[in-house]
Amino acid sequence: MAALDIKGICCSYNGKPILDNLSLSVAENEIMCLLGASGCGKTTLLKAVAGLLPVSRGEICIHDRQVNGPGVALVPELRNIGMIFQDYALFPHLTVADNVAFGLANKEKNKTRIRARIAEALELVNLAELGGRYPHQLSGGQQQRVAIARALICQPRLMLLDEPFSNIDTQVRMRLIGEIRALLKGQGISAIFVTHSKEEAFAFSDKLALFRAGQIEQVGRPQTLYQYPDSRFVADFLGLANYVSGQVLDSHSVSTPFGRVDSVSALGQAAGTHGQLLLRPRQIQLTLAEQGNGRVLEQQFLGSHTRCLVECQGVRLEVSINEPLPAVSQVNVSVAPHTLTFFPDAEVSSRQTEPMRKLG
Ligand SMILES: Nc1ncnc2c1ncn2[C@@H]1O[C@H](COP(=O)(O)OP(=O)(O)OP(=O)(O)O)[C@@H](O)[C@H]1O
Repeated sequence: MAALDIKGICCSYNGKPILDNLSLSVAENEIMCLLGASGCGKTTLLKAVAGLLPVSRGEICIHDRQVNGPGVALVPELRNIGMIFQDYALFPHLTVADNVAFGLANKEKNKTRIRARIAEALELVNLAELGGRYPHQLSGGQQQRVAIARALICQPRLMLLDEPFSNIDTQVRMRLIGEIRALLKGQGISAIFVTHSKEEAFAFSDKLALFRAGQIEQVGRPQTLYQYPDSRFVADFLGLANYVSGQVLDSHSVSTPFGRVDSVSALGQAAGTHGQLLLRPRQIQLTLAEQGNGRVLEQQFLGSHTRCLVECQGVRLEVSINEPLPAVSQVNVSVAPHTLTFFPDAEVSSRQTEPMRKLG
């Protein structure tokens, strides 16, 4: 059973279509990230799932229960979902405990049970000691934990998170992302998480749905989208990409200006095909060599790695290495065999997108 099944939905604002025939499925206990540029429709989809926006066509099912469909539009409070927003949406005049209790609304009347559930929710987000404080007496990260406790107290099976980490200090952000991810996983809660930050998306989600103008361009595991993108749009959105002109030599290799590059799986296209080979900065190796085929033009030491700009046979390449090389180095540029992503020229010009090779 899917936690969420969206089939061909359409949504619009004032008659202007935003989502057009969009489908997406989230598995049980899975965290799905909606990633994309500003204005592409991520929040619109979240609102549709929450029941805050009319759906003009299509169907939404949450845990097999139809919440939108022909003649069906279940109100938000009956969808058994929790919602977390970027701005925490806490009541400033209520204590932490009262803010969390608000999540229960009228669902529980027994005061002892209410107190127990508040304590349990605050314990889960590591705020057991801070129930008596007011929101202004908390850090941004702590306020977001209160918002999470308020959502968790209703024991939702699906959590919707709209840019929940944007207002959190960068120092704390990755730790909070790790904690909330562990919490959702531990509680068996499925989630949809909206962001425009690929770093957050990589760190928080099991799967990414990359949006482009109201459509989903590709869905899959973050690593799959990064390493084996279906299109140059996906490749470019998720990180620095080098494109090197090449020609397919045989089922497993491509000829490039700096020599033959081998693939560990079949390219699935005809010998002689011209196109662009995608190489991520980490997929290129540099070795110092006086007679090498490349020259280091620029280097930036960035702490965890060094960004290196290299010229090789007239091609400029962004390479990521651990330690900086000696200044004005001559290097040998090579690429270790891996599963290559190759975008044939014909496809690029006719469709601007998909490569011929598809991974299984
Ligand atoms: N209430 C509204 N009325 C009219 N148009 C709207 C409304 N809300 C959003 N839009 C438009 O719908 C489109 C999608 O907006 P949406 O908020 O879903 O984008 P988003 O991908 O979440 O962007 P961001 O990352 O900036 O939050 C945008 O063009 C936006 O201007």
